[in-house]
Order: sequence, then C-alpha cells, then structure tokens
Amino acid sequence: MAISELKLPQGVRACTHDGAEQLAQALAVRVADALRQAIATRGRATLVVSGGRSPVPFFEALAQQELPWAQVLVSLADERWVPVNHAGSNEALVRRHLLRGLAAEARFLSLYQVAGNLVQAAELADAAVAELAPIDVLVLGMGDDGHTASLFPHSANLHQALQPDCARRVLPMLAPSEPAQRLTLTLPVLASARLPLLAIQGQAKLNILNAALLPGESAQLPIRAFLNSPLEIHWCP
Ligand SMILES: O=C(O)[C@H](O)[C@@H](O)[C@H](O)[C@H](O)COP(=O)(O)O
Repeated sequence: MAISELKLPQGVRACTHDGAEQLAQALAVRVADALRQAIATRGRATLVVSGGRSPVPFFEALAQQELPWAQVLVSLADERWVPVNHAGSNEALVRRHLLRGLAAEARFLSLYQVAGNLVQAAELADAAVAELAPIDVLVLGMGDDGHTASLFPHSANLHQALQPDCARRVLPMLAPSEPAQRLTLTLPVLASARLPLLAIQGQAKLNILNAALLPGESAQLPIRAFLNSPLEIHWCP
C-alpha cells in the first residue's frame, strides 16, 4: 500500500519520501521554515517534538538549520518518567541530538519532574508547561499500536486526555512497554499546534494509519484523534 491510497480526510496532507534520510532532511527544512516564519511574525517560536527512536536523523538535520535558535522554545509531546541520565529519557535524546550545534541556543522546557510518584510529577509538569500553547510546530510520531505522544490504547487516562476540553495540559499515563510510567501532553495542547506534523516510516505504520481511518476499527487507536484536523503526514517506506 502507498500513502496516496489512503482515504485521508480533508485537511490531512501526505508527503512521501524515498527513505529515512530524505524524510529527515525534508522534515528539517519544513520545520525550520515554519519556525523562521513564527519568529518573523511573533518574535518567538515553540517547537514540540516526540521521542522514541526514529526522530534521531531528523533532530540532527534540524540542528544544522540556520535560524534564530535563541528565540525557539523546545519541548516534548511526551516523556518517560525517568531522570535525564536514564537511557530511556526523551529529554536526553533531544539534548544529545537536537540541542547542539546551531540549535544549542534554543531553550528547553522539561516535562520530567522530580516527585514522589507519577501522579504528582504530572501535576508539576502541568504547571511547568503553562506557557507552551499555542505550539507553532508539533512533530508527532506513532507506534505500531496506534499510540501517539504517550496516548496509549486502553490506558486509564486516555479518554480524559483526548477530550477537546480536557482541563489538564499534562496527564500521567502507563505504557505497555518500559519505561512504563509516562507523562503526556493532552489533546487541547497538542491540537493548539499551528503546524501539526506526523512523521512515520514503514508499511506497518501505514497499515495502522489506514485502520485508524476506518470507522469502527479506529475507536481504540489514539492517532485517530489527530486525523480530523489539519495534519501533514511525512512517510517513507
Ligand atoms: O516517547 C515515545 O516513545 C514517543 O514520544 C512515542 O510516541 C513515539 O513517537 C512513538 O512510539 C513512535 O516511536 P518511533 O518513531 O521511534 O517508532
């Protein structure tokens, strides 16, 4: 299946790239242009990225883009509740691969909070990200189970997190894989993005996206919540 075969709702646009490196480069150029435009218009820009494994080449390509990085605030769509020196930390990934070179001047807003438990950490993170929305550029990823950010199918707080009027900016979430304790931005914050992007690779993720577009099958696929509004999907085989 090719992404052009999907029945995408109005407002959802798909871009196909030859491979992971081409996707990373094109996405970096797209994001950098949008950040420059935001800075030209409002004097500052907010970029929210995802963690996981696939964004590394994109982070490294973006770090080389020339723009007034000191005017950029960078944060995460979700975080694993582990300290920054833990191998699973998304913040560590961003610091290592994005906040370097030209991009080292950007300001980073942590989701991770030291607290007695995950629920308290989410409350602290909720207050910490008060200045985040509206987001200028959001780069989401998607797992093979249809999760995006740390919005996992069947997780206890999913319904609340996906309410368009959810009063919380950050909620605690339990993932089916380690590190299981997560902090995620909720739908209203993510949906505030002026430029929402979804970067995915491979046939399996395309199949999930296809399932998320089919009525009935889609109910338990959190990515579905992002397919009703403007979205630009970047995909490579
Ligand atoms: O912390 C995380 O794991 C993420 O933010 C998560 O939502 C990620 O985007 C997907 O799991 C896809 O990850 P990959 O793109 O590496 O497959």
